[in-house]
Amino acid sequence: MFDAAPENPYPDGLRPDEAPAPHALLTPVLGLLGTWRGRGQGTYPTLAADFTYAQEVTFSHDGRPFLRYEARAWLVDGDDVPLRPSARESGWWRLQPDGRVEALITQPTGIAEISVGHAADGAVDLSTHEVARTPTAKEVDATRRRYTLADDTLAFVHDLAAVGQPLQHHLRAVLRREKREQ
Ligand code: HEM
Repeated sequence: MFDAAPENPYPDGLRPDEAPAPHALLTPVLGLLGTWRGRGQGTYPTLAADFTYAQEVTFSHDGRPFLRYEARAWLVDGDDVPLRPSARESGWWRLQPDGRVEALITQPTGIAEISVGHAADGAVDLSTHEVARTPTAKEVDATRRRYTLADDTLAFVHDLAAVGQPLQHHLRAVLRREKREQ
């Protein structure tokens, strides 16, 4: 007879002051926990036109020294009307002593990034250590992701080296933390 597994006893936490207690190594990134929503602009020299997008980003944890990261974006027009789904990615940010971060991030476009960097004082800076690509993925060579946190606002800047272009600006966005229920 098949016994259904019991409910997961280890749900992810979305805020620092609730169970599960965050691991001490998460201290430099505690301010990121939660769900963020906002808008951004993108550009790249190979594209015919710049674009505007909306985005939802979630950072959560299960008490161990890594964050679960999930982001999805959709293109919008000048009136905020959704045009089509755009970039999605998810991954794991492994926190190391002294705020060092090792991140694994994958995208449905066939890209798997391993990035390394540092988190401190409300800022995270991650640069490519390695990129792996599926056989049909576009040529992505490197990225740099910078997050700056101020209260409930998260600013994000993304540089990209891809399709023969050197590392340069691709995206910028400003996200606000979803109001937490008390
Ligand atoms: C919020 C996140 C992102 C958004 C909204 C976004 C949006 C776009 C858009 C609209 C394009 C034009 C092609 C198309 O219409 O699909 C594009 C191209 C591209 N993006 Fe992004 N992107 C995002 C993140 C990323 C990331 C994380 C990477 C790589 C790690 C990336 C790599 C590329 C590449 C390689 C191209 C193709 C350039 C070309 O072939 O000329 N993008 N992006």
